[in-house]
Amino acid sequence: MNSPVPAITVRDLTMAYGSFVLQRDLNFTIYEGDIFIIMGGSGCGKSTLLRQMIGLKPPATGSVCYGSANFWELDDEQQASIIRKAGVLYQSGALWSSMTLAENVALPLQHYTDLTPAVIAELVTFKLSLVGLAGFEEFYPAQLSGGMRKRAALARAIAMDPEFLFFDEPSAGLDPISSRNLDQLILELRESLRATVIIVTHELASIYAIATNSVFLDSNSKTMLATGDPKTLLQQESTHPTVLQFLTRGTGKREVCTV
Ligand SMILES: Nc1ncnc2c1ncn2[C@@H]1O[C@H](COP(=O)(O)OP(=O)(O)OP(=O)(O)O)[C@@H](O)[C@H]1O
Repeated sequence: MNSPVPAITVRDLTMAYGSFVLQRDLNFTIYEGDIFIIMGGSGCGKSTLLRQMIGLKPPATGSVCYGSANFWELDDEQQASIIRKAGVLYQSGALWSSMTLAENVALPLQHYTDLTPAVIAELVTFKLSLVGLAGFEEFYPAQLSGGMRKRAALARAIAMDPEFLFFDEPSAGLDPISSRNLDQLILELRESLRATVIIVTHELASIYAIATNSVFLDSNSKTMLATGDPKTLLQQESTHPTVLQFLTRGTGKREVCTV
C-alpha cells in the first residue's frame, strides 16, 4: 500500500480572538483522500479552525501548510490559487435567494473561468445531477426542502472540481435520513472528485460512517486531546477520557454509534 501523502499540515497553531485564546498547540496532519473530522464540544473553536484553514482568519501563531507552503506566509495571488482549489459548504448553505439553482451553481464558473455560457450550462447540469438535483435548474432556493438546498449549495461548492471540500456542520437542520444521504453523497464526491474532505461536526453517526481521520478540540484545556481515526480512538486504551466520553455519548461503552 502507498504511504499516505500529507495534504494539509497544522503546526503549533494558536487561535485567538484578541487576547482570548481559544486553542493552542494544535498539531495534526490531514492526508490526501481523508475524510477528516474536526470534533469537540460546543464553542471549543471548531468553526474557527476551519476559518483558519480556508483563509478567512489568520492564526495567532503557528502554520497551516498546503503541501510544503505555509498558507499564511504566501502572497495574495498564491493564497488565491489555493483557495480556488477549495469548495466550502457553510452551515446555512448560503445560496442567493434571488437566483435559480443554475445561476447559483454557475457563479464560481463565471467568476473564475473563461468558459463559454454553453459550457457553463452543461457543467451546471452535470454538478446538479451529481447531487441528485437533475431537472431543478430553474428552481429558486425557497422552492426546495432544507436537504435539497444543502445539496444545491454542495453543487455550487463542487463547481470548480475542488481538491479540498470543507463542510461546517453539514447535517445541521437535517432529519436523520437526509443526514445519512448526505454522508453517502460526501463519500461519493470524495471518490469522483478525488478530494480531501474536512468536516466540522458532532454527529456521531456521521463520524463513524465516513471519517478516516480527526482532531478533537477541548475547551477546558484549550488544546487538542486526540488525532486519528475516530473508530481507532474509540478502541484505544490510551484515548483521553474526555474524548471517550464524546465518542460514546457519555456512556463510556466502546461501541460504534450508527444512529
Ligand atoms: N468573530 C468572533 N469574535 C470573537 N469571538 C468569537 C468570534 N467567533 C467566535 N467567537 C468565540 O469563539 C469561541 C469558539 O467559536 P467557534 O464558533 O469556533 O466554536 P465551535 O466549536 O465551532 O462552536 P459550535 O459547536 O457551538 O458551533 C466561542 O466562544 C465564540 O463565542
